[in-house]
Amino acid sequence: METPRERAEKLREEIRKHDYHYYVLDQPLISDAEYDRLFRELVELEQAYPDLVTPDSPTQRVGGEVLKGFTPVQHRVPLLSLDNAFNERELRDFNRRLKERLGDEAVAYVCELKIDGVSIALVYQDGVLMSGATRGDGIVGEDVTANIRTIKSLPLRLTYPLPRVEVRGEVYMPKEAFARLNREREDRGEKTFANPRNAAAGSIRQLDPKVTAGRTLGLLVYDILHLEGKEIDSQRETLEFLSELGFPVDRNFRWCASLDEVLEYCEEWQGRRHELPYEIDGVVVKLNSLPARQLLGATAKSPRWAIAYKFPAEEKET
Ligand SMILES: NC(=O)c1cc2c(N)ncc(C(N)=O)c2s1
Repeated sequence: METPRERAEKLREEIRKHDYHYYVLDQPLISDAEYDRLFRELVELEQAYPDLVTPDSPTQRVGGEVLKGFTPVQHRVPLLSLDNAFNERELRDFNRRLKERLGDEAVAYVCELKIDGVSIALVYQDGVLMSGATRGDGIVGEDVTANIRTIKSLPLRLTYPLPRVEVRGEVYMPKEAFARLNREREDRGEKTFANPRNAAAGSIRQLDPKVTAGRTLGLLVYDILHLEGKEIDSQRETLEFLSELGFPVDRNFRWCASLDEVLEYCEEWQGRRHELPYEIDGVVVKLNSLPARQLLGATAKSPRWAIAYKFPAEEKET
């Protein structure tokens, strides 16, 4: 016979698995009714035995406290911004500068969609979410932990208890949710948001996490800022590992053997951006090899080993 603690742990693991399949893979394994039954059993068990509650329990996503303000957070690793390229010539200049510095050893890239959202840094210790902070000025951001915990695709516990890992991702509001939110605000005579990025920023900078919980937000993780307990050599490996840890990762990334392949990717996705459920404003082109990135380093503002190719602004629908 299971003890209440064993039952609670089993329910948490089960619900975590279903959250991953539903919110990250978009492939639910059970019906909503069955999921709700599991969730309700855990809520009732934790109410009967309050000392069983753990911070990573799926029942603890929406805190009750309304903040007075946001605590500043100093990022251990500065969250740099990206230099921009607006056309093929500027991408070719980037490629040439990189090859000059690296010598002609194989320079491969990984291209990733540039999500039009809000950058955040997430810290996990022993596999458990410790904090989430906005980028801020890149050095100091705002502690928005209570709000990002409400994002269902954000894991409160990773699949392995790595001693410490810090990752960077983008919080975004899907296009559909953005349109629905603005319709509701218009019906209430409230100001509407200009675009999904502003709506996402406004939603994670709420002082009341229950308001954030009422907004549909997504998360896509794309960089490891700090890692203990594992060696990784490339961006491709980074993205695969982030996925293994249970993070939502945009699967549209592509390893490119040459700049020509990078240009093909940029052209393809400039034409396909409407297919996506979220807005993108370009492509991030990153040197794949992490050791080679070390050779290049970063300026005070941005890395030398990556660049953002920005799509031309879309004509607004009138
Ligand atoms: N400012 C930055 O460094 C980045 C910003 C973004 C963004 N908005 N979306 C995706 C990525 C990515 N896949 O790397 C990056 S990287």
